Amino acid sequence: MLRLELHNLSVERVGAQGMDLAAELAANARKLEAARDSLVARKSNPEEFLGWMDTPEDTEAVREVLRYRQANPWVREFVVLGIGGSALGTQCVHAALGQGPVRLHIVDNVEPEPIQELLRSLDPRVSLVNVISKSGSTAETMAAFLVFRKWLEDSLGEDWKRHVVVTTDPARGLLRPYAQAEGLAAFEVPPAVGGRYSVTCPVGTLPLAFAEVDLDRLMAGARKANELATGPIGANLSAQTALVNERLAKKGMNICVFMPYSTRLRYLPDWFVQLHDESLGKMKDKQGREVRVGTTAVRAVGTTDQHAQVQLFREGPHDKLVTMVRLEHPTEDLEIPAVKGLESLDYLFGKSFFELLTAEAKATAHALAKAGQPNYTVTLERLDAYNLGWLLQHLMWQTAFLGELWNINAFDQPGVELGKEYTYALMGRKGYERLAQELKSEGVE
Ligand SMILES: O=P(O)(O)OC[C@H]1O[C@](O)(CO)[C@@H](O)[C@@H]1O
Repeated sequence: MLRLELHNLSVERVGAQGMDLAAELAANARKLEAARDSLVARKSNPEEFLGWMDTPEDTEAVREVLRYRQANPWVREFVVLGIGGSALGTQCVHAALGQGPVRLHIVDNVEPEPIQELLRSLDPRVSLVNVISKSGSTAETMAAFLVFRKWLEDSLGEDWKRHVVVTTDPARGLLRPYAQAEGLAAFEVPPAVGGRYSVTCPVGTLPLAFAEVDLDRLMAGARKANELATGPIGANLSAQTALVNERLAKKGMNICVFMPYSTRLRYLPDWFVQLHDESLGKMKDKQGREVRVGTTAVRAVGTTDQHAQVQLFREGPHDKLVTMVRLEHPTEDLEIPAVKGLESLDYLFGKSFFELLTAEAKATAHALAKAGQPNYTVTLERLDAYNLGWLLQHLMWQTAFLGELWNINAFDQPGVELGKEYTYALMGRKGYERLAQELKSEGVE
């Protein structure tokens, strides 16, 4: 059993059959320090893709986004065209903290019906389309851009240009030169920041500015995570949770359930799944030797999934580590009223929903631990921009630490590329004729 308080973000309890964190920390302190020092030392090398450590420090990038937001008060519908890291961070923070009159829409798939439905529901005169692609070439995003661009031009003529804003790499891909040629507003994804690590750069901050999220606090929280993650291991939450994940993976906990107790945080697991799986599911180590590492992140939301997945988590194979996220204080609570004739529910009368939510989280954590299912809880003081920025950045650090512990590159995704190439071949892209022939001979066309 362990309880480790670290200001308002803390790790509690790794269940019965789990591990003794204090002992493991003592035994692995040197390794974790080496991982931390190596990450920090490599930060200035753009090839290492560690630019996400610096984006929360870039207050000028935030000011630029806020100036653009202020210059466009006419926007009522904000449409994000992006996929994976170009959409998930925004979706997560927006669901948790978004407010105000501007409606956010995310197009991150190429299923025609929802796109048609969205287009029919939007008024182009008050719509701003933000095409987001680090590489500037992702087929799904580009296809959506071609459709939305035409839709804007068909109804607004030359004014369509005022309704498009591009977020992309400063040099790579076709979006940057296109934005320049057409005179479109454009923001930068810093070259050393990969998609799944990009929520604190304009990939996330631009849409979130329109959703009235307090960007200064979001960045301040992320900076707090930086401070802890680059500090001593005894107070280094990210190094510690990485170690828990690494140790338990070694004991066969190959599934990593990520379960916030919050509907407002319902998209946090989606963001985390991409961050964790794309970063850490790797066939080769840094030296190019075959290793095949990684644990599979699984989404869950408490309490909802107590009534769907917890049966398996408790009584199924103990091949999982469950990470819970819990809030210490509500933003707003709701009292449960007493009702005559329903006295058997009197244990609820006068209590609050937040009390019930907290009791459910604690009860589930303990029930899992009692069954020998390891789990720990990360608690946030409350759900606000500061704490969410802190949590997101902490999880990026946790991923980076795990990459170091597993000796793999946590910042590339070579496994995704072949599927992309096959898609290009199947869609008849120039230069992919031979691959198309090969696929045909393998029965795929
Ligand atoms: O921002 P881009 O370059 O369009 O990429 C979108 C997503 O596609 C991937 O390259 C592969 O799925 C992710 O890493 C990335 O977040």
